[in-house]
Amino acid sequence: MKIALLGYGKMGKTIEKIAIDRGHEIVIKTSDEDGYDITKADVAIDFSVPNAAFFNIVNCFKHQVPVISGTTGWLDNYNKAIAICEEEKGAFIYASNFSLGVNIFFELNNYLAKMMGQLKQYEVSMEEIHHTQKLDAPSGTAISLAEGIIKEHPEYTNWKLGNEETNKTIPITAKRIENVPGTHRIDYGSHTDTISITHTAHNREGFALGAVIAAEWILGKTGVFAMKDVLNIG
Ligand SMILES: NC(=O)C1=CN([C@@H]2O[C@H](COP(=O)(O)OP(=O)(O)OC[C@H]3O[C@@H](n4cnc5c(N)ncnc54)[C@H](O)[C@@H]3O)[C@@H](O)[C@H]2O)C=CC1
Ligand SMILES: O=C(O)C1=N[C@H](C(=O)O)C[C@H](O)C1
Repeated sequence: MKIALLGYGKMGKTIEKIAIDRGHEIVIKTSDEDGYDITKADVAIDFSVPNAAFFNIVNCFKHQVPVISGTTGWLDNYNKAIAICEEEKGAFIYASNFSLGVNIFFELNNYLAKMMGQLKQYEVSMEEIHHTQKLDAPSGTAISLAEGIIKEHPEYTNWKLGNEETNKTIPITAKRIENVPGTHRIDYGSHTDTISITHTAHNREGFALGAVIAAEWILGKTGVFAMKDVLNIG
């Protein structure tokens, strides 16, 4: 399969290695929004920057090139992108985190939130830790985890960045530490004890492998999908 890498930074380079190992060809590597012909690719993988993702994704829809996006921090425009995808009969998967481990962690988070919803003495909080180059906070993964809790737990209706605990709000602390690929922890604390679940990425290979698997899966399909569909979990 011929792949366009829209964004050739830390993730683009890791995806390139894994894609080549799996027998694919990289036909476009770009760190720019123009100067390339997207129709040369069978599929595009966008890991760019928050203010470039929407343009990159829509450009793929307009040329009927299926697109996988892992870029975070652009989701204010997500619904607009979905509408254009449907109009253009495009194919699209966005995931805040493509790793198999985190997608299992998402399911575990939903299950735990459902159980904890019956126990009023526990309050939830979240911490995410990433490298110092990260542009957005909280991480896309932390937002997905918070949305999972809000869906399953009757006491929570929103989230906010910071550690202040307010009614019905999940506090998310974002820490930036050199070279950390991505750590997410959820705590349910009470007067007597704390229950915690943590996912720790040791490197970027899990994210990259998931994105390549999603690109292989979407070829020949039309519509908007999620990583759940690709992995057949949940
Ligand atoms: N969903 C997931 O599993 C994961 C998502 N991410 C997200 O992916 C994104 C990229 O992460 P990294 O590779 O670590 O960042 P990075 O900063 O190393 O790479 C981003 C690249 O995008 C380039 N770029 C800037 N404008 C562009 C444009 N208009 N078109 C194409 N490329 C452009 C930059 O020059 C840079 O090389 C971030 O939003 C990050 O949060 C990162 C890891 C996993
Ligand atoms: O920027 C990163 O590095 C990561 N971003 C994603 C996010 O915002 O959740 C996924 C992963 O945690 C690494």
